[in-house]
Amino acid sequence: MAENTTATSPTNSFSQTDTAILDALYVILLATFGASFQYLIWYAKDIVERYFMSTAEIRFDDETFNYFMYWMSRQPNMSKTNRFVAGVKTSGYWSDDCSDDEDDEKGIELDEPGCGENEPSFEEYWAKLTGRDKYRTLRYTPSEGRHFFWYRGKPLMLERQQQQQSPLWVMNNETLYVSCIGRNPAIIKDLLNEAQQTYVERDGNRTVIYRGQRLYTGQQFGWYRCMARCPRPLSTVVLDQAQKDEFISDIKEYLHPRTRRWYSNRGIPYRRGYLLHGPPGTGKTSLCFAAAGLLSLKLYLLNLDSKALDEDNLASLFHDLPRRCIVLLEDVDTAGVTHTRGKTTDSSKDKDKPTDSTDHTEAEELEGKDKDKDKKEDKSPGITLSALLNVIDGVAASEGRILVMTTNHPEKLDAALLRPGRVDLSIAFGRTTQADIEELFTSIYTTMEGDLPRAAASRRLPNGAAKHLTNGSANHNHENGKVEYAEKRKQEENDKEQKRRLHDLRVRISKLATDFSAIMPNGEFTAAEIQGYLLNHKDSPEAAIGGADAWVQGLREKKSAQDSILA
Ligand SMILES: Nc1ncnc2c1ncn2[C@@H]1O[C@H](COP(=O)(O)OP(=O)(O)OP(=O)(O)O)[C@@H](O)[C@H]1O
Repeated sequence: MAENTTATSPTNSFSQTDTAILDALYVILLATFGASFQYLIWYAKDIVERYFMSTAEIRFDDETFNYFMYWMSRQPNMSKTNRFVAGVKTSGYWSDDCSDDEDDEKGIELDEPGCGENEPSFEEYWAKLTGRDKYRTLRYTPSEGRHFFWYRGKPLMLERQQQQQSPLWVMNNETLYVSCIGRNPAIIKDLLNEAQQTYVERDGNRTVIYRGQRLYTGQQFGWYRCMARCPRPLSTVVLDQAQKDEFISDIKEYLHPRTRRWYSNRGIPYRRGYLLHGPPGTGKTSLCFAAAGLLSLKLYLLNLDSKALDEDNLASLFHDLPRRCIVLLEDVDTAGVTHTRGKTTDSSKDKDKPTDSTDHTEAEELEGKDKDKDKKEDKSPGITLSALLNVIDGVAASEGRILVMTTNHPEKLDAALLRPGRVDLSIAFGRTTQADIEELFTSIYTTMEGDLPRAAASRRLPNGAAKHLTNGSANHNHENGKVEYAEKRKQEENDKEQKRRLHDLRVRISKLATDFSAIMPNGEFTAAEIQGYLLNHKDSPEAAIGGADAWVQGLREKKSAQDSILA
């Protein structure tokens, strides 16, 4: 027995080891097979994608991303997927949250409140509006991963992929891939063109504003669309007509194709710069915005005071500008581009010592602002003057754009920044004169076309009645014709009456404007201040005139109190 045991023991142990080796071999074989299989699948997929499919990559920091997301959120087919992102925003925080669009899209037209019999009261109107606004339209877009959809009868694939290296808090840093079968990507290009068209058409004639910024620390600066606003008519900007004309005709001349050729033939860099300077609230930004609207140009805003903005980012922002646009650098004096700032501030304090009471208020007001600004500047390195000069007209500076700089302190700017080629036209904005005040008053109280309540106007039209009548018997055609004629006459009389009333109103407002401007001091207040006061009495020009004296006194007292605090 004992012999038997000793004879079988080595054999057993050998077979156990053998089994273990065999098991290990199986595992290795299985793993190798698995890996090879995986590799084969990957390889096959790569071959298919490379040779039998076309793919467009859409990056998050490009506007095409917005086009596509917007288009996608408007596709009923896209919401059929069982994995989707539900949201009330179109795409993400970079896109403008334009509630006007939503109003249009909901297709619900609310009657505006008015005094007519059938018009709702303000309370009724407001209850309906706010009730509706509580329910913002939910939009559905396919979530991260792969999705298949049909476009113009062809199957396409969309892949949403989150960028791995982006920080956790950057929710939307993703890349989109749109693929189609075959090596011809025409269908994808058609889709992207349609997406762009849908997105751009939504803007209509609105002025689109972009802001130079970055979305998270470490990211490069880029231009992000921040809003699209209705254009501001140039006539609503109160400024000497000659100055307005000069500004607009200069820009038009610059944008003319012959000017471009003229510049290029002579080897002159094709750029144009403007400096709008004057106290705060005198209309510098408004003029720039009105010009952008008038010429259908996009507006690119950049705050040079941003701590994070460095020379490289500034250069890349200017490099990314489209050919035709307006770049607005507001308050250039607040950035690190002022020369020998400390010295200038001190010397300007002495040099600009006020000689009369009006100047005194202004100088001290500005001085107060300087203190705050200087505190900020101490902390921030800002953009240097040489960096700014480089992007404006360095060798690698972009061409074709219109640069507008605004400042409250032109005297603080370095002469190098102001030389022709960098600033080709300067426009000084001042406090309101008697004529400006009249213009402001008139623009606030005069009735403009858009002021007429739409609902009331449509109700006045005889269409409803005509529709009702034509629904009757054909034998009544003659009678109907008579009624239509009478309605037409009535409408013409109404129009005449309305025109006469409008004319009377204009005459009355013009007279009141003269009365108002006679009360207001010349060159003491800014347009923003006067506009603010008039808005408080927007329904009663007489009340505005009645309270003008008291308001002037009140504002003077308030300003001198502020001055003494700042002193
Ligand atoms: N000349 C003007 N004509 C019409 N409106 C004006 C004028 N100046 C100021 N306003 C009104 O005052 C407000 C502020 O104007 P705006 O921003 O254009 O002033 P600004 O000179 O750019 O001020 P800041 O120097 O502080 O940037 C706007 O609502 C604008 O309608």
